[in-house]
Amino acid sequence: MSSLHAMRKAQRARGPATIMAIGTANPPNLYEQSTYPDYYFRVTNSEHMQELKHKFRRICEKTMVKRRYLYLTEEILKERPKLCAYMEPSFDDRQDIVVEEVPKLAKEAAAKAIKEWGRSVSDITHLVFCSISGIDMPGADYRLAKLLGLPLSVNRIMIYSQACHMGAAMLRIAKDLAENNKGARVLVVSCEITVLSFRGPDEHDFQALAGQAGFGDGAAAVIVGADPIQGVEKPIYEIMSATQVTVPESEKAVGGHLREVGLTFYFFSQLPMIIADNIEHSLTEAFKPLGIANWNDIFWVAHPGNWAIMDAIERKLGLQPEKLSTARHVFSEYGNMQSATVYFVLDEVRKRSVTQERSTTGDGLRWGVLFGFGPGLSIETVVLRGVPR
Ligand SMILES: CC(C)(COP(=O)(O)OP(=O)(O)OC[C@H]1O[C@@H](n2cnc3c(N)ncnc32)[C@H](O)[C@@H]1OP(=O)(O)O)[C@@H](O)C(=O)NCCC(=O)NCCSC(=O)CC(=O)O
Repeated sequence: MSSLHAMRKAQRARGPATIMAIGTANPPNLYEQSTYPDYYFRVTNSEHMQELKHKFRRICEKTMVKRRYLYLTEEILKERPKLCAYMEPSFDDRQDIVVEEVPKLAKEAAAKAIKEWGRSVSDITHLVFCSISGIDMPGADYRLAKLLGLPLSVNRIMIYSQACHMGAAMLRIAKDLAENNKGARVLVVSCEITVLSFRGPDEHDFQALAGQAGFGDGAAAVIVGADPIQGVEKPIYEIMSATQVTVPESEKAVGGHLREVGLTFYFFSQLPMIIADNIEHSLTEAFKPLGIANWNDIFWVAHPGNWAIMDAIERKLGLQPEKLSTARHVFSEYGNMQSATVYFVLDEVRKRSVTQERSTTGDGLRWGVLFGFGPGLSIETVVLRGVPR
């Protein structure tokens, strides 16, 4: 029995999982929000709906997004006019694009993370990849592994058709993999391009229109591993705990359906309130072991969702404005890139900690939260420890 115990112990890491590198990437096409309504109504042949265009302009302004990167261009849309209709069967056209393009954009982000990490691709032992953009066999994980030249022994997990909370959820999965497999180095990748949900406007579908105003395209990658090799690997954050809670009776709060017409999107206008009302319980449970109950004492890496959600969280928890300022900055510069967004925020927090000469990678604080939410309603709470710089 004791040798079995020793064997199990030897299989596992000693220390907590750490985030060792972060990389991000966007498609090259940048769209300014101020001119997007003109572009969107022109390319979707909807110029005859001038009143709806004015409404869309007001919605775009309300989002507080300044600019977004999008894969789709006018040229691509001319070649695939079905994507410009409000609801035309167009799944094959959308799939043709995402099956090819998702792994490519993911590769850009992953290559940056691997470069920062400083070790060889052959040292990656696990790949965890999520995307809401498409579905295929073998999956985008297989294509990415080929593009990167990952070893054939890499253990792959592909998570399709989830949403914004997966950024945090994949850290939860990577933590378990890294801590339970000695020497594991987990490449975590998220890639979201809005090709499945792009569609023309319809005056009776406010939610689809709001989706066109707020979502952007981006990819991000992080490398997670425990027991860093001294002098080679430099942890940016330690992952102390990661949990998910599902809010009861809330599946209609936000979600979508994959149909012949692509991906449809819905959300409750009360979404900000539902999230704000349910966040504190998760925070309390997560930080109880650390004796922390003041949410201004921690650094914040939040999935922004939308502006009203951040306002509601800030109000409910009495947060100082700088706590969500990085989440707001990322949201205004890139829009909502679903599961990738929270990694962009993470990257900004560590970079800001350097430029502002803070003592730790977490705005000078020891403890922080990486917070995500998505369909379910699923709330993800990851407790991070900032490391001294
Ligand atoms: C569209 C919004 C900017 C609207 O913001 P506000 O509600 O604060 O603004 P507002 O009330 O002034 O409304 C702006 C305009 O929209 C109209 N409007 C608002 N709600 C409406 C409704 N239910 N039906 C029809 N019209 C509506 C208003 O009348 C107004 O038009 P008028 O001026 O004509 O009166 C916001 O809801 C938003 O950013 N939504 C983006 C999509 C979203 O919620 N994403 C959640 C991400 S969830 C996520 O991140 C997790 C995940 O996806 O997994």
